[in-house]
Amino acid sequence: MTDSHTLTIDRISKRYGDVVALDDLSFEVRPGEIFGFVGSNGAGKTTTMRIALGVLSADSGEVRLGGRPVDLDVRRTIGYMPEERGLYPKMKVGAQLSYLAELHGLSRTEARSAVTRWTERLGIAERIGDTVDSLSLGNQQRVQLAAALVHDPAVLVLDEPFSGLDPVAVDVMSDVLIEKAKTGVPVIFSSHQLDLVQRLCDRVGIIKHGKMRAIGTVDELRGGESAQLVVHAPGAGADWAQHLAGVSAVSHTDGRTVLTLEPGADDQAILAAALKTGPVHEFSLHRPSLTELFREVVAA
Ligand SMILES: Nc1ncnc2c1ncn2[C@@H]1O[C@H](COP(=O)(O)OP(=O)(O)OP(=O)(O)O)[C@@H](O)[C@H]1O
Repeated sequence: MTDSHTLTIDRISKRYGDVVALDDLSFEVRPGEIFGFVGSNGAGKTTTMRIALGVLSADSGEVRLGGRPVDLDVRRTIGYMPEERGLYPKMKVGAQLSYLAELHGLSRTEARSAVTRWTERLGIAERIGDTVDSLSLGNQQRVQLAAALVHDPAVLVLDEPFSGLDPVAVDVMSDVLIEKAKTGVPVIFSSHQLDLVQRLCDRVGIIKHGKMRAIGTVDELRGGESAQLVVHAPGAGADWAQHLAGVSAVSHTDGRTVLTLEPGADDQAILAAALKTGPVHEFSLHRPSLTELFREVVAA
């Protein structure tokens, strides 16, 4: 797959009456990347994903896949998992998935083999003859993911695919997303499980009030943040670190020093300085987690 499969959200805006759901929002999901789309409740994630799929129209702006505006043909190449889930409760799992695969253009034989492959992969093969509403919510969600995958989509757009899953199902879902991304498919999913997003995603976008407030790898998002270094050197005096290069603040209690580092500070030089004072029992760098970055962006 080539760059022609980039998903481009280009300056989309959407209002519901007086509510501005999306405000000139732009970003890209590149081929082969897993993009985590995060934001508070009501920030605009579902609205963006619905517009990306073409089930909701934007007031202005455009969504393109591989440079091509999302029309009916392009829509058939998108694997979508809606937040509200969209399965027929009384239809059997296998029949439903085959039907959806055929709707997306697969022959009956292709559809059957795709259904077998994905239900096995997602651990629901033995439920193929059961109606959807007889399954637990987590298993319904696995069926929903199978529905997004059976037609071998060129892009995956998943609205909160991990919510309500047990840890084993989270692992299965994660593996499938990684596997699909490795084949060059752009994958975007929304989630409030930020530890999972941090672990899984190549890049993350934080949306607030319909605008993208921060975007990049977790390391890039940390770029503007100062790291903190905790040093436990019981023999050190209170002022051992006062004049070290790259240190912007120091607090010292009972031999334990917390240093705030400027970007690019040389932590090894600081370790050498600490060792000059005697033994060092702890030397640990604390970098903000995605959850901490998220809180800062949302509070700003
Ligand atoms: N059909 C609708 N009619 C009116 N307002 C709507 C409608 N759908 C969404 N909104 C509003 O648009 C804004 C964005 O909602 P959206 O569902 O896209 O947010 P979200 O980020 O997906 O939230 P959550 O994390 O809670 O799922 C919110 O203020 C919401 O109340």
